[in-house]
Amino acid sequence: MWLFGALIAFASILALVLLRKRFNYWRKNGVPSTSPWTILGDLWPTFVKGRIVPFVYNDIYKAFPNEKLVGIYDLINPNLIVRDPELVGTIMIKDFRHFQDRVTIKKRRNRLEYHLVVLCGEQWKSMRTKIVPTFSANKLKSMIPMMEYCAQILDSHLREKTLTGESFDVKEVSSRFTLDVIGCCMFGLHFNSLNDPNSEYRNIGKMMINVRGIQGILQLLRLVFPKLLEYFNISELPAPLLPFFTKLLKQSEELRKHESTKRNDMMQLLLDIRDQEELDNAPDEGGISFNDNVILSNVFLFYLAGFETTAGTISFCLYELALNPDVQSKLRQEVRAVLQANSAELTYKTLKQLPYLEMVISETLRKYPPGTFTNRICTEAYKLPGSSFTLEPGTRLTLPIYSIHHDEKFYPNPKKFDPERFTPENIESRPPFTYLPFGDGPRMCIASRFAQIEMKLILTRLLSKYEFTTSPKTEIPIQWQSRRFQMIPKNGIHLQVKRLEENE
Ligand code: HEM
Repeated sequence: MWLFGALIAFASILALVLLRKRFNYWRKNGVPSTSPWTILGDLWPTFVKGRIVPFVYNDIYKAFPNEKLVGIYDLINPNLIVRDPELVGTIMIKDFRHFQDRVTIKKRRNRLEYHLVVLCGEQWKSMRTKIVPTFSANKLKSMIPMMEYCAQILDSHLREKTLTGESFDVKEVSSRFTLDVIGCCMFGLHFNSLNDPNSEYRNIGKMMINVRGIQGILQLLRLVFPKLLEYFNISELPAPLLPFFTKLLKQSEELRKHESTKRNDMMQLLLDIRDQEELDNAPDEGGISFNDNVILSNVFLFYLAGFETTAGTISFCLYELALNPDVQSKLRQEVRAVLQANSAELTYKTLKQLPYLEMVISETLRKYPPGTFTNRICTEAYKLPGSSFTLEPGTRLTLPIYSIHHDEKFYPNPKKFDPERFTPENIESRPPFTYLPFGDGPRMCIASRFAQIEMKLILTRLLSKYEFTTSPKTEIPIQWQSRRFQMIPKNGIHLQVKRLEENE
């Protein structure tokens, strides 16, 4: 018995010594750093108390107010939080070739993991070049009627809902709307999740967002310790996803076989690239060939990246407008004037004539950035400017979008919702790289213009006809789902919605 006890004591001391050695990495290299005690590293508040990851990073960001960089540990992985906007710009743009990749699984990818977010090096470059035309101005223009179609369904849905006079969850309604927009613009399919909330299409979305228990822990591990999942060949994705997206791809492809004219959606572009490559019979050396796995992965990615980001922003925006009625009425005046001047038609051009709406959306994305942080891996040894320290290849860096957006230095009183922060003069007065909702540089969000058009269009339509106010069910402040990377309201966003007369 005593031998067993001695062994346990010895193993514990050894583990502690190894951990201390590991947690000395940054200090040894002269980088200001934290000094965690357990194997959970700096992420212990997430695993133990459920605190969401961007808030944990923000606590550390605020604890080192005078530093450009802070060394931390995601579990036992050293990670650098980049606090200095100039350095953020250097990493994202100027010295991008040293920081091309994100933290990801590289070898044992599952069939849904051949997409832009996770691909590295030449494979990423080749795919980005092929997919960029999907979001050209012309393609976006042709998607506006599809967005309008979904906006009309949303309008009828809201009209019915407002008849009862009860408040409801605008987050849920926004998610169903943005899912339908992705369905139309991406796959060319009309899902009508707004009127069929229990459809498989909507349920898959819920499954991907409301991750609980072991799946949630696996998703956290995916980001902070991808090698562990890679080594044990574990997928953090719920099992029904692969068959669902395979079916979706088949359905969308089948539909096209019977049509005489070519569709103008994103799926068509992916299929065209695949068909052209097959015709040319020229494999993309070093790059990536558009086989069915690659198409499937991108279908999955556009679904995943495309609905919660925009749905969250739309509902946070409505929430802030309900809390700030003066901003809401000023915005209503602007959108009604533009609709009136353009016979109620919204085009690519008219959507650019809404400066106050742009300011309101920018402030929403500042306060609630859907991508709360992004990361890069150092791919070639890099000597940090102004320091004697050289980053080794494989070092991970976090670009803390939420923290920069909530830094008093750049945004005084950061909790206040104030669209005036985004007048041209105020934008000009801030240092570059202090506003990063879509990231920046060659790896920035590929669909930022698509997302902005969609959000502007639906907010214009909604605000011209509806008034949003708080109700006893509105949670102030919003509570967040625990152990997440993003800010996801735990209990939805309940608002009172009233249909207005034209002159009201
Ligand atoms: C409000 C809406 C959105 C926000 C705020 C947002 C934000 C972001 C951010 C912060 C990144 C990381 C950028 C970086 O690392 O520098 C990103 C990447 C990406 N986003 Fe978005 N996104 C939005 C909507 C969308 C939509 C609608 C789609 C697709 C339909 C999309 C597709 C992507 C893709 C493919 C990438 C990876 C790009 C690459 O690595 O080359 N996003 N997004």
